[in-house]
Amino acid sequence: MDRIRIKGGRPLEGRIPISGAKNAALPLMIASLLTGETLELRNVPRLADVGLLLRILGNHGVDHTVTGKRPGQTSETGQTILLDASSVIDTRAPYELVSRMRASFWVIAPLIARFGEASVSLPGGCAIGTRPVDLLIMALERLGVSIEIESGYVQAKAPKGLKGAEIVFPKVTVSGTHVALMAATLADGETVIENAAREPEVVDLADCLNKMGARVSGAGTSRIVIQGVSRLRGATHTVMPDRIETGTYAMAVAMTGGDVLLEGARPEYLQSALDILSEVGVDIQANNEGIRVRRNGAKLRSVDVTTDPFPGFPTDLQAQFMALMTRADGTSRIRETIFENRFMHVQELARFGAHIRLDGDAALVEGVETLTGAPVMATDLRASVSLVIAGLAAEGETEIHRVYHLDRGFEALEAKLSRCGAEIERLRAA
Ligand SMILES: CC(=O)N[C@H]1[C@@H](OP(=O)(O)OP(=O)(O)OC[C@H]2O[C@@H](n3ccc(=O)[nH]c3=O)[C@H](O)[C@@H]2O)O[C@H](CO)[C@@H](O)[C@@H]1O
Ligand SMILES: C=C(OP(=O)(O)O)C(=O)O
Repeated sequence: MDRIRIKGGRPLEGRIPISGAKNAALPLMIASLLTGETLELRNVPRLADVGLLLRILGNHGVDHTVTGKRPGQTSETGQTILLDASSVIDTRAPYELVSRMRASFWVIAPLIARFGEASVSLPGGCAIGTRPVDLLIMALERLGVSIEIESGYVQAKAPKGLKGAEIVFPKVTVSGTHVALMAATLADGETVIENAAREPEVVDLADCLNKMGARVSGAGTSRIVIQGVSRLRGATHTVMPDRIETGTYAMAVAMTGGDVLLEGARPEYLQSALDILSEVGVDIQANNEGIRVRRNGAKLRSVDVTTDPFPGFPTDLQAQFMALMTRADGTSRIRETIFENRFMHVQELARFGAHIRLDGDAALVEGVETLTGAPVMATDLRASVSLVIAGLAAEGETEIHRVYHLDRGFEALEAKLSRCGAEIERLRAA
């Protein structure tokens, strides 16, 4: 298995191009199943999750073409993928594929909406909590889908098509909102989603669906209204920039010091995290090229954080922020409210000499003067990048094992960081 080796202690200086968002690209690719015409997606990041989803879609009979680079694109700033679901032959999504990536379960929505049946294995994904799919099933049932769970598969049937309904989510769920939204586009009549997720990735999906002929309004608010249509057509859509990648590199610069322009980043997608970074003592300036992040040698201040659905502080930046707080002045209390088991990075950060104590759903991080490089193990996607952030600031050498987690969600990580002066390299498995 590949490893990543980092020699810490160098400030980051330069420019980092922000890739298309993994968490927007995945539902957009899945939405291609809603139409028999071609969906052209631009700025799709080159990531393991994208490759796996192409295989899953291919298994249903979706053809895809990856086109060459566009002018101005570098090898780490996106690809264009044409998806053609005109000849879907299989509405079954097997365990072998779905168990490897959580979002692949969402194919259930376009399959049931367009073909009236689907059989999808219960999902797997990052080990950050139990992550049930009860709310996704509730939403589909509200739309008239009959569901049975047999031998680990969700068997969905709606031979007469879907019927618009009111769907009230008892808690905010991104996956539930994506699934309800996609399914409702082809339902008969009006669907109202109450307490919908307001994440920018939901808005990106709704924008693309509208280009495909759907009638969705209110995305980005907690009430989304969908007027069902009988069919959707092909469209061209550009994937939004990745707000989690943006926040991750902003925290890396905060950690090492330096001056980096995050090219193409959009501040409105992560304002709560940028506000926290300002409180910590980082200089953040948005301009028409992106977001410039600077920190001189001044000590980082410790700040308390609680994760929340958008527009709150994202859970997907919690581990990275914890890495940053390991070197702040004082103690920071970081509370995780979205996933019950998202503290796997704590024991790995301790290997660098960090002082972190768990207290229920919170971690108390007492800043230390120096971190020391160590061998560490990536446990999930965002946890693994928190180890990269710690390694960049640690004295000496760090080696990160199980980097396949990183490859799920960070395009060209080593190239982007080393161009800004980091000493980071991938040691390929023999
Ligand atoms: C591919 C993708 O976009 N993944 C993101 C998505 O995950 P995902 O869409 O899986 O996260 P959700 O917003 O659905 O989950 C939020 C909470 O609701 C719970 N829940 C969810 C569905 C359900 O049927 N029942 C239930 O109880 C979950 O266990 C969790 O505690 O949003 C999360 C929250 O911003 C992010 O951390 C993930 O990176
Ligand atoms: C948790 C994540 O992904 P997934 O929902 O696919 O597990 C993530 O992107 O941080």
